Amino acid sequence: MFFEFGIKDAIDITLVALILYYFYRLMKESRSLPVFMGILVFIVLWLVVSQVLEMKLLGSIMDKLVSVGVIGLIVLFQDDIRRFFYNLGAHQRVKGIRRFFTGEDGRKKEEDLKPIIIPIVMAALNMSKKKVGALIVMQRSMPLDDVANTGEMIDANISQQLIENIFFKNSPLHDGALIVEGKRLKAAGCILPVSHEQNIPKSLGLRHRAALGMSQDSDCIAIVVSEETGGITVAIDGQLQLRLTAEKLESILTEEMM
Ligand SMILES: Nc1ncnc2c1ncn2[C@@H]1O[C@H](COP(=O)(O)OP(=O)(O)OP(=O)(O)O)[C@@H](O)[C@H]1O
Repeated sequence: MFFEFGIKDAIDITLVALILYYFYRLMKESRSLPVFMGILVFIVLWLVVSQVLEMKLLGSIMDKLVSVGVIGLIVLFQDDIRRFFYNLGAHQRVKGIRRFFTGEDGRKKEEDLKPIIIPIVMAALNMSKKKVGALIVMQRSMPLDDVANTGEMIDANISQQLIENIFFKNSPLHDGALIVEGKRLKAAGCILPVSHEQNIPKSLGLRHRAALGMSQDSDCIAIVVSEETGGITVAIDGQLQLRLTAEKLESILTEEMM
């Protein structure tokens, strides 16, 4: 028996291969690769049992497991699935399409950003000189309400003094992260998701891991001032940029916030 193999089938196979590859990468990054391999083995077994060997009893048991298993997988991998859809939506091409339909230019003016960026950069510089540890998260398009709710709502104007005050050692809110939303300091003392990435320098502790984790889970910009070294670090899209000068920090924030 011959199959008719057309261009539609080629596209179909390519798409399935791409989806499988994407899931493989996602699982590898989240250290769930053995689970992914286990699922793959199960699917192959299921296809062999029910389609090739046509074993009715075993096939029907496996069919039931597959239908229940989908819900189990959604629960098990909710974070990874969320990240998958987030990455998809945040992709430059998808952003372009969104802008095309909404008519939004999407870019902010540099002058409008200065009152937000300058106090943050100045506070980071001062805290860096004094070796005061700090963790600041600047929200972009993805809301961070769930993270802000873990801390104390402050809803204040952005000011250099207030930021430095929050991270002052004896301040009750110095532990945790400060969330900045638009032109407001939204909440302080917030708990961020910690990254389990293995390829980051051993010298970096939980503060840096929390910044990295937050930047993997959302499109935020996370700024860290190290208590140990005074070094300024930025985490964006799961990437750390270490040992930044105030000028470099300002240029990164301006570029990224625009
Ligand atoms: N999940 C988290 N969310 C928010 N803040 C966190 C989280 N984990 C740790 N922190 C903050 O980081 C501080 C501990 O930092 P730690 O010394 O482990 O990190 P580090 O990356 O080595 O930074 P430093 O260079 O400043 O020492 C905590 O006191 C807390 O304020």
